[in-house]
Amino acid sequence: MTGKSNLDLEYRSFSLSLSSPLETASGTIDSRDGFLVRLVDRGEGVTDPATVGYGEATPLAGWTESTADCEEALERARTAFRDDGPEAALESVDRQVAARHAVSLALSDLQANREATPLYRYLCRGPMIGRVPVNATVGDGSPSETGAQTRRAVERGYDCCKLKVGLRSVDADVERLREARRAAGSGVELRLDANEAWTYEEAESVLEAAEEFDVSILEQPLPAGALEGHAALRERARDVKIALDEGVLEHGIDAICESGAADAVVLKPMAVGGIDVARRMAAWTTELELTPIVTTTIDGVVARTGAVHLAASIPDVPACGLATAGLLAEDLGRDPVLLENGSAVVPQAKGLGIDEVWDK
Ligand SMILES: O=C(O)CCC(=O)c1ccccc1C(=O)O
Ligand SMILES: [Mg+2]
Repeated sequence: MTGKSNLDLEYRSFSLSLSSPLETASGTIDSRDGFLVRLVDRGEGVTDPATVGYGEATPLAGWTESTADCEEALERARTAFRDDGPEAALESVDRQVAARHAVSLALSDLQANREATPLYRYLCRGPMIGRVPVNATVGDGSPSETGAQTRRAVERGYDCCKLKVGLRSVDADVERLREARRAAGSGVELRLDANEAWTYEEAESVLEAAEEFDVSILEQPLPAGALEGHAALRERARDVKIALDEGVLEHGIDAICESGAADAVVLKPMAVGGIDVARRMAAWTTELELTPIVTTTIDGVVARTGAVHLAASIPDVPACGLATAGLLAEDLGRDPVLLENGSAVVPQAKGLGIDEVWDK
């Protein structure tokens, strides 16, 4: 798709509050503000749904550009799209990852709609995929709250829970882990995500406890810069795998692979500039024998559903951080993704499978 088009890129702002704030070691998330984007035939209102594409830009401090920079970028994209077409629009937001995410998602949704193909099949041209495994996300809380939240997740069918850690002392987090394991029983996968909170010594002592409580993955225990530190931790680990998240944005996949700093990498479409970019990274990750994990940044339904399609396009993807709809108190529209028994049911309608978000 190059050159002028008959399409208009439009955007409007939104603000979604969380049902209860998500406490992480890099800050509390209590609301998600961003921009809904759509590509639509110029002229009178929405007619043929095959010619609409939706995107979402939901900036998050520390992970993407600011909301103001995102809005400026979308305005640039709107003009570039009108004057020079889709490629120019993408180029105009090349360094604003959330804005680029929105524009590229809207283009992919539109194209998949035109081909009457679900977005994930448009991405991978692969087989039909019914479900992708997902993890429950358990924010910071007291040991008993953590146990109770884990129990609720397991009762709802999740067999993988990711605990946010690193806001309390190491001893307190180990106590939370003990309660989570007690609540979950032995068959449930537990992961920890410290969002860069620890020193090497702290991470080492949590690693010991993580081995004891059969944690599968320790995500970003050290600051993003600490490739060597993560490599050293990974050498000490027996069964626990090391995943990098913030580190992926700082170093890229190649440097992580070369330094031996991780077994798995977290790919957040909103933070890397779109599901197209994330998909290329996932393919390269697999090529380098690292494991890709897809997560949202606690997004609205459009970006979340895009992330579900991305995960569905990755062969044998492990449990992904896509079960974040429940953290929001409100949403942009009807959710086409059913969460059932620890899986996201992948929409099989054309495109994202989203309609009626604009006028809501
Ligand atoms: O992975 C999940 O379970 C949910 C997503 C999540 O944890 C997250 C959400 C917003 C910002 C950062 C992160 C993170 O993985 O560190
Ligand atoms: Mg993380």
